[in-house]
Amino acid sequence: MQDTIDRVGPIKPVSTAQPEELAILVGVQTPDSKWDVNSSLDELERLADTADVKVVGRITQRLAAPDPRTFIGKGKLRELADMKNATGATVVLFDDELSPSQERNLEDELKCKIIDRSALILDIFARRARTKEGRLQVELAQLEYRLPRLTRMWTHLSRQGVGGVGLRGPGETQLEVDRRQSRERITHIKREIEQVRKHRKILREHRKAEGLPVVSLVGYTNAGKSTLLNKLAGADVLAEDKLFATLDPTTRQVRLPAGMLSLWTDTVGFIQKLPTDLVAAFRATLEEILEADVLVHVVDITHENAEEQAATVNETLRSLGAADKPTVVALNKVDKLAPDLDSGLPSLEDLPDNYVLISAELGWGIDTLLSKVEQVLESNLRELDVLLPYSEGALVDLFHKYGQVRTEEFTHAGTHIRGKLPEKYVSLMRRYETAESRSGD
Ligand SMILES: Nc1nc2c(ncn2[C@@H]2O[C@H](COP(=O)(O)OP(=O)(O)OP(=O)(O)O)[C@@H](O)[C@H]2O)c(=O)[nH]1
Ligand SMILES: [Mg+2]
Repeated sequence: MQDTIDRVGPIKPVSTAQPEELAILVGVQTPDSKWDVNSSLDELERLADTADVKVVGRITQRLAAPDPRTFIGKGKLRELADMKNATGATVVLFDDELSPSQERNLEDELKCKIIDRSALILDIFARRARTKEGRLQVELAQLEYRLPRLTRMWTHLSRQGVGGVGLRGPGETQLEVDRRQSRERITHIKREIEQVRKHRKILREHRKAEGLPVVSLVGYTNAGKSTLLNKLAGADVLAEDKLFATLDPTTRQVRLPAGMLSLWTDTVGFIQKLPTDLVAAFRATLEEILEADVLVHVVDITHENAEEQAATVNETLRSLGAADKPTVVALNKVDKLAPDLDSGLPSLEDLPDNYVLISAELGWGIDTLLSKVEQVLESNLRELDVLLPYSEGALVDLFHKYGQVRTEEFTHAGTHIRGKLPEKYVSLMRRYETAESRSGD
């Protein structure tokens, strides 16, 4: 409309974008809360910022349990309504997942959009997903989240022309269709995702056949996983000071100090209060983690909630069934702790053996990290004693390439090798194991 306005001089530039959304944050501290309510709201504010929503106020309440009808108590609700009117807020962001009926009641009382943490995260995911797989996963999560809320949303909000945060993304058109169609779409997407999973599985098996060990970067969102991968492999992964910069997995080859080649995968970060079904929607992506030989858990050691964040990551890994993976913990961003040092790291005496201090940005501690990962990979080696027939020359090559050959004899029956081999090839060799080797199990 105003695109002929010259953007010079005193004329205020007119944005063609939607009017900025103004939000009030609401958090409740219960005896069960693992995080302090204000730290959690700080994080919610960062999420809002990532979704281009400006925060104009916050309200907190201590409760034994959330109010089943309106999540917060009556008095607080009145306070919230007053704040909304005073600030001109267009949306209220709740830090916890609301039930469909709580959401409806709050909408009726406050006459504005009510969005909870899950919906906000989904909104961010929707903007960030780039690959077909990512988009499918987000759409599925959105449909499943919206299904019980659907009728309300489109009669109430869409007819008023309300759009913007929480109502964006691949699932947007679905708001205008009925539940039955949504369910059909869910079935359809699930089938497509199943295809993607199969395809991924084939890729992984292919990678496995190539024999490179897989290292998976895991960690809280914004910990520095992508920065680390970029440093290691010159990968061109978007790293920025926003939450959930990465949604789609990227894999790069990295040579370890003693010469072993490895594949490093960077994937979606974790966050507290992420409902399990939302995590489940990313199962295809997260399966990468389950396939890894080693996890590198990146922690932003300078974050005031570093400990809580690390605990959240460990919990999420547990729920994915990946808690027992060998893990190296990389305490990142130490450059921020030592602004006067231009190289070298502050030493932390009592650090456990599988911990390492790094600065992904400046490249500090990277060699130590790589050595530790290599050590773990080597400790995955299995002692083996095999007699490989001459027709199985490829297996002999494989042993030489990925294992450590201690003795090799050429007998009339084939090549007799004693040495160590990464666990994952052992099955290929099984039928050629000598009695000696088997008795050693
Ligand atoms: N000072 C400092 N900043 C860092 C370091 N590593 C990462 N950062 C910054 O931290 C922010 C987040 O980094 P990313 O690499 O995007 O983090 P991520 O773990 O990939 O985050 P998600 O993709 O959102 O899960 C960026 O602004 C980086 O520049 C570091 O070693 N030192
Ligand atoms: Mg990232």
